[in-house]
Amino acid sequence: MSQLDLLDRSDETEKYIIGSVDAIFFESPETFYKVIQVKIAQTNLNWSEKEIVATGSFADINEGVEYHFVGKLVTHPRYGQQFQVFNYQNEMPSSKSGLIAYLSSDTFTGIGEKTATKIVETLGMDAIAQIIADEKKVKKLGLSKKQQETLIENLRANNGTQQIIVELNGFGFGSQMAAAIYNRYREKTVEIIHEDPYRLAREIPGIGFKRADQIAEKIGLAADTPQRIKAGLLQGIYDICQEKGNTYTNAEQLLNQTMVLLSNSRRVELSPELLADQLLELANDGVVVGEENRIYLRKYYESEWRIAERIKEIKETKINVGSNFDDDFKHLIAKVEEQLGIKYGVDQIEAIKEALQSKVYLLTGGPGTGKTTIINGIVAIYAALKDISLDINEYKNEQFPILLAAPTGRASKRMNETTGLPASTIHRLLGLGSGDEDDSEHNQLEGSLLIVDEMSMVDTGLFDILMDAIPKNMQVILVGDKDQLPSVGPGQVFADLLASPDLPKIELKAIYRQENESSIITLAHAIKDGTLPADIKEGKRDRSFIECNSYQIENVVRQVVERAKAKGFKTRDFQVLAPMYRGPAGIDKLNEMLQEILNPHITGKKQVEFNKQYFRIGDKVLHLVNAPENNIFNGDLGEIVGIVTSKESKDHQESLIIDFDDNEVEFKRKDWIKIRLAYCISIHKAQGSEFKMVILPMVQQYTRMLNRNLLYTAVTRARDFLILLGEPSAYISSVNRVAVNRETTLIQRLMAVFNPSPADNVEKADNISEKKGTYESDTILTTDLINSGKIDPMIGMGEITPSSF
Ligand SMILES: Nc1ncnc2c1ncn2[C@@H]1O[C@H](COP(=O)(O)OP(=O)(O)OP(=O)(O)O)[C@@H](O)[C@H]1O
Repeated sequence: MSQLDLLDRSDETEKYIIGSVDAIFFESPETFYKVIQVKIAQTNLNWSEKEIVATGSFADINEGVEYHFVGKLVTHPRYGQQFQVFNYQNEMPSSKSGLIAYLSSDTFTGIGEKTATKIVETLGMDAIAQIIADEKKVKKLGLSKKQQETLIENLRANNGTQQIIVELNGFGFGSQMAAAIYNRYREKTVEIIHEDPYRLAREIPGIGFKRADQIAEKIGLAADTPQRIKAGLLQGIYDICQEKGNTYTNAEQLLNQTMVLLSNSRRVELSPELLADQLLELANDGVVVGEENRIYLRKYYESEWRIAERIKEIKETKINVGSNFDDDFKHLIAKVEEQLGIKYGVDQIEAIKEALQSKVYLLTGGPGTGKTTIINGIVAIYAALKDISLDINEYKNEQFPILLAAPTGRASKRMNETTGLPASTIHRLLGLGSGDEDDSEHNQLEGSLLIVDEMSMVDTGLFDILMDAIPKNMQVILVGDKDQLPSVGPGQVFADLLASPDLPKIELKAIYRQENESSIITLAHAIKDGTLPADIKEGKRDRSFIECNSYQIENVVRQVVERAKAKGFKTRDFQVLAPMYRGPAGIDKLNEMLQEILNPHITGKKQVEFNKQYFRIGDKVLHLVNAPENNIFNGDLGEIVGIVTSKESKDHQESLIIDFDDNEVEFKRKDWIKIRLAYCISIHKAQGSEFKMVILPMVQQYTRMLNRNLLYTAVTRARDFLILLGEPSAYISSVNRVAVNRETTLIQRLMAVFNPSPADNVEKADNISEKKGTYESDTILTTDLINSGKIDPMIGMGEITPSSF
């Protein structure tokens, strides 16, 4: 018997709420019981607020989706009035409600739902076309002069896009999501959604499989259509790889994951045979590749092979260091040492010398081991050997011959500051478009030396494109810290390259400190080696530890920040870092509190609300995606310097002006989804950045997230001061938990291309090499290999049977 059947409903007349799920406050891990907040669109309850808390057994329910709930109002002794749900169903919006949603969206300020409904009811479903054809039609609607103007002006301005937006609203997307979808697919939006609604789940952040599946259902795709099953399987591989950072999965894991995904989304029993058959079809079509017991998305399978092939090709292209290299080097290194006023250590000299003589060289080391000092040495000696000027003013219209790049905006900026030379993000260097690494269109690099810093953040997809863009004769030096968190996207490229015995490399161990001992660096190295120093809780000149539990975190962070402020630290000087968004010690809660003390609302001053946060002038914000067209990248920090209200703007659209290190960018409301408050940010987002002071709360509540790389990465973000706070046990758990290696096959591919000996490796390497010779563009498609009979798509698939579940 379900929990719902136990409820006494005898004395109830049927009460309902139609509304969208705003938030899921609680979900029981054992049952389907949930406590949710619903934003009310319609109800027959006697309820004056816009929201209501609802409880019940919900097998699948998604934030942002509208449902029809039936139940009764009850009074909880502690939480007050709540709506107890007996049953619920998905409320798919109609085209009419889509049109109403569009006309009452932010685009049309001053027009609310009531007025929008009136417009649609008076003029019908072709209201927009009618108004555009004949403006007088608006006169009959009884709107104010202002409303009439807004309507006509915006309909004219958006002519062409509005039908698409209306259709998207009809599918239940709010105006922000509709804009995000439209921005991605433009005039092809409707066609793409009808052809393959599941693309939305793969390509639009914030849209999950279930959401796409609801649209598929609406346009008539049955639950057992091959298209749906295949989409579920592809989503399954994608989700597993994204979540775990692996580049492949296996049949059992995939089939289980897909079965859960498909049956949670629509309550229809599917036979395991159906899934197994469709997986084989995907393999036959070359969309997925099976090898031994591994199953790859074709993209990752090819990327790993291409990376290995390309790196071998670059490594084996001749290098000319001059006949007198040893003598030249001795002389030049002495000169650089004199200029920098330092003596390079033995390992540092080895690194510089080897890097200069290698086509591909890997350099890893923790903080303070001298990576930047080595990069400066390499650049200086390289320039002297090649007779290259390092004066950028001499390269007005020409490309600077030494390329420096890093995966994030802040890391590249830091590289630019520490070397005094131009440095860019990898995305910019490659000319990649917004936010995706699927771009096959990219620049080919020009120049003779490329140095990439923060390599641990580079994922398989991006490195594949980078390798493809590098000319064979370019020298490539990859620098990073292998103990930091691996990339967000699948792969652990830097760790895998370092594990290859065929690539020259150095791991720097000695720490070079000039003057005052830095206890932060000592701490970082201890964490890396799996220990915490005995004096971890002692106060030092540059670090301290404040013990408190998760409910005290908010208060302690507040006190620390207030004290820092009183000591003259600016908001940009200190950064609170945390691993998780939710909970009393989570990022969201801390941001809310920090904003209140660092940039409180002042009556009469502008502020705008978005996604349960307020934005005010002076707020510190984080950019969440790559936008090379505006020269801002995922992880960049900025400050809101202006708020333009809809009244003040020509197009009646509100916007925020955000300053990212002197680069001012305007964000219309539809783009606010790309930013969030940044007084506290996640450790992942802080990778590649450094802050004067880091405030780091760690509590057991974060347990799921805690591991050594995470703590190490957080600690190494602090340049001058580090304030640790929280539960000592959480720090101990972090140090003790070593993250499991990601499952990738780049090492095998490197082994295979460099040592083509075991018979099957030879064959696979040859497959790629032969094809490479024939494809000038260097694109090897698995389908080509399959068609040529060189790869059997069923490898690894033979084992797939319904018993794999
Ligand atoms: N051989 C050396 N002699 C004296 N000082 C050195 C030497 N090598 C590096 N340093 C100094 O040590 C400090 C750390 O060096 P550097 O910034 O190059 O390290 P890093 O590995 O890039 O560190 P991080 O990753 O923290 O930026 C700098 O102040 C640098 O000047």
